[in-house]
Amino acid sequence: MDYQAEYQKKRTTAAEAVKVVQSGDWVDYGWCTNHPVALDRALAARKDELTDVNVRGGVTMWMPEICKADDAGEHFTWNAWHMSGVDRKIAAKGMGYFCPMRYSELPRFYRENVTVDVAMIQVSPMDEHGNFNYGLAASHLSDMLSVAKHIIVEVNQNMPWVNGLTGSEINIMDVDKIVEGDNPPVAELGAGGPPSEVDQAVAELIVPAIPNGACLQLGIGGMPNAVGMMIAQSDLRDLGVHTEMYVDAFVDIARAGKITGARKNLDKGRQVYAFAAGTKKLYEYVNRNPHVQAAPVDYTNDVRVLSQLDNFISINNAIDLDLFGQVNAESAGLKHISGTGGQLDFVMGAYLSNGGKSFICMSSTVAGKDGTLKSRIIPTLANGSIVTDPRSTIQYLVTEYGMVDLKGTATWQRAEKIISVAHPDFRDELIAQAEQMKIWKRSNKR
Ligand SMILES: CC(=O)SCCNC(=O)CCNC(=O)[C@H](O)C(C)(C)COP(=O)(O)OP(=O)(O)OC[C@H]1O[C@@H](n2cnc3c(N)ncnc32)[C@H](O)[C@@H]1OP(=O)(O)O
Ligand SMILES: CCCC(=O)O
Repeated sequence: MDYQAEYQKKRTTAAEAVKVVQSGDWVDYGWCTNHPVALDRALAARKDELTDVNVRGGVTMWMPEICKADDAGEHFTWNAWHMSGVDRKIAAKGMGYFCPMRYSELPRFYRENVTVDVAMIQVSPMDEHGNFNYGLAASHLSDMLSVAKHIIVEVNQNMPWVNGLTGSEINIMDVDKIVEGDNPPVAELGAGGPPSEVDQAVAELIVPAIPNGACLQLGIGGMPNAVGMMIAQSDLRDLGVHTEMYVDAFVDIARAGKITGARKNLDKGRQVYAFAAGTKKLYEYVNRNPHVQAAPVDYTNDVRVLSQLDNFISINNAIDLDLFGQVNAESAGLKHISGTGGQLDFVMGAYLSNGGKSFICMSSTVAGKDGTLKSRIIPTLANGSIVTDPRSTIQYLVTEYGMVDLKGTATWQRAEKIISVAHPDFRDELIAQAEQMKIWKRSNKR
């Protein structure tokens, strides 16, 4: 096969390529750093010819052009598998919606449940075998493309080329059109600055509970990344990585010489992840790095896989938590913030692993819009808040005031443990509420 001849045959402009989109179509932008740029711009330029076009994406790193016009929502609907700050802005505009999912199930949704009329994603340049690498995400992209009626790839020379266990590239023979974009820098997700005092206090509780040889997962958000940075400065050694999202902290831990992957029961020596987002440091590190492997999310997040990895350590963040131990990591009442993502799978998977532990960590308080402090530990979740992890699944809860293991506890015991790590200013009120809820015993704290 003469791949170069095939390339020239399929190469076209963004404006030509997006002509395939019709009113009523479902269009997929892929995920996170794979969202198209030139193709998005060209699709936005066709706005007035189109109505009822549904576009799917998620963990959106920049405002899509199709969402910018004042009347954009009359032409396009944005559907996010996981919401970032940008997705929240699109939702606030009235044209964006969240699609609930356990991220591990997403490839199957494509195989069984959803229609893809047109898929358009950024990829790295074609190699000598005719393959375009998905770059920073294996995730669900192979399954998404396998059902797409029409596939357009947008080549970006800045997209890293990442080794994959499987599901990390598409061959030119399966592509309909190729567009060479303007090669924008790959969007960066800031690492969130140095750890705060609260982050440090939380990390000081978690890090000693991690054994040498542990296999790590760090969740999305500032605090897990900060804990990861503290792991990089710890005495831990021989660590492994099996995670959904690869973030800057893993690069710090690896560069500190702490990751060998030698004790991993699966994919020994390899750092395995579903998608990556971080800074240039991360993008340079993963590029053609044989120690790093992208893999489909129905592998990375599958509890059956996690259960085979000994000493699996999962560290995730939450919005708030109630006295029953229900974890909300995705909304503030009716305001949708992020998504379940992989959190529930990792909480359950870590518990199934020999020696595994799952940590839900959060600051004990958060400042409201008016600056007043409110407790993240609350009697019951707010009306409309989502239960990301049912109370039956949570293991360790960590705030800057302590770490408690909630497994095996009666309602009164867990209320006592949960309140013991709440901010001291809120404990009396929480106890009063627990009494009213009939989950407090005299033998507790007063
Ligand atoms: C990635 C893996 O490997 S899989 C497992 C990990 N996946 C998950 O844990 C999924 C769910 N978790 C998450 O999405 C994140 O960890 C979060 C949302 C809980 C925290 O992420 P962060 O980026 O640190 O959150 P941050 O503090 O910036 O807050 C995000 C938004 O929520 C709002 N928020 C946070 N806490 C609260 C609260 N208690 N009440 C009201 N709003 C809140 C913030 O104001 C902010 O809103 P805005 O940007 O629209 O103003
Ligand atoms: C899906 C994005 C990251 C997460 O699991 O929360």
